[in-house]
Amino acid sequence: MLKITLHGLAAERGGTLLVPPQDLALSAGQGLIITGDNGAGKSTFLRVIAGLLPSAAGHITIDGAMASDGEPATRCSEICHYVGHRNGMKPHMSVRANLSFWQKFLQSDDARAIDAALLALNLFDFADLPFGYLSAGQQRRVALCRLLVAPRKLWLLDEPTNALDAASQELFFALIGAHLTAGGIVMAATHQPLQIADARKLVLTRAQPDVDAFDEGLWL
Ligand SMILES: Nc1ncnc2c1ncn2[C@@H]1O[C@H](COP(=O)(O)OP(=O)(O)OP(=O)(O)O)[C@@H](O)[C@H]1O
Repeated sequence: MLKITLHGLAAERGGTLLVPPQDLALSAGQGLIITGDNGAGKSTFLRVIAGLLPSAAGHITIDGAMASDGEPATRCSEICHYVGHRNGMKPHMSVRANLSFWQKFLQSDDARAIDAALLALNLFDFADLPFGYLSAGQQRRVALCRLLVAPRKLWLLDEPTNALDAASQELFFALIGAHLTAGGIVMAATHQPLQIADARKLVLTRAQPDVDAFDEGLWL
């Protein structure tokens, strides 16, 4: 069974420790919601888990998941979708072409999965429009379609519901539920309430500024 374990995983930015060492294990079907003030390090921590930034300390182990080369996965990047703050789409390309790009990038080629993703997020009528023509909420839904165009066990989501209306949020929560029921894992950083059944919680606290440095005028 899939299990992802953070062993003393810590994150820093610019030499400042933002997230002290975290020990945490998530098994298939479990979700983690990361909250905390602006600047607390939620995005940074997700990016460390995704392998987009080096950790300040600690490491991650993965049990029960194969990478696309058929070998046991050792890094989250081999089994994850990472949907960050930004949507990661080209504005002049159509919605379908953008999703096709991501599907190839994720080493998948099931054309039906793109139609299914567009239907699931109520975007089928927008498939041939340039991404840049869509509203902010529609654009966010296209970004979330990435989760469905290629199967990945681990979803790493940064503010996934930004700009989504209530109906779209419900659609998205249902997709998360289905992913967990199918044995996936979700880790999400957010300021919004997320409906993830029995989710674990990680609350990050913002590092305090170095008051001595201010007193010494080092900020000038
Ligand atoms: N490249 C960088 N170099 C130095 N510091 C950075 C860099 N990128 C981000 N930071 C700082 O790291 C801290 C944490 O940023 P991060 O984006 O992880 O916070 P967050 O908890 O996701 O915040 P928010 O709720 O505003 O999205 C912030 O103080 C930010 O200014």
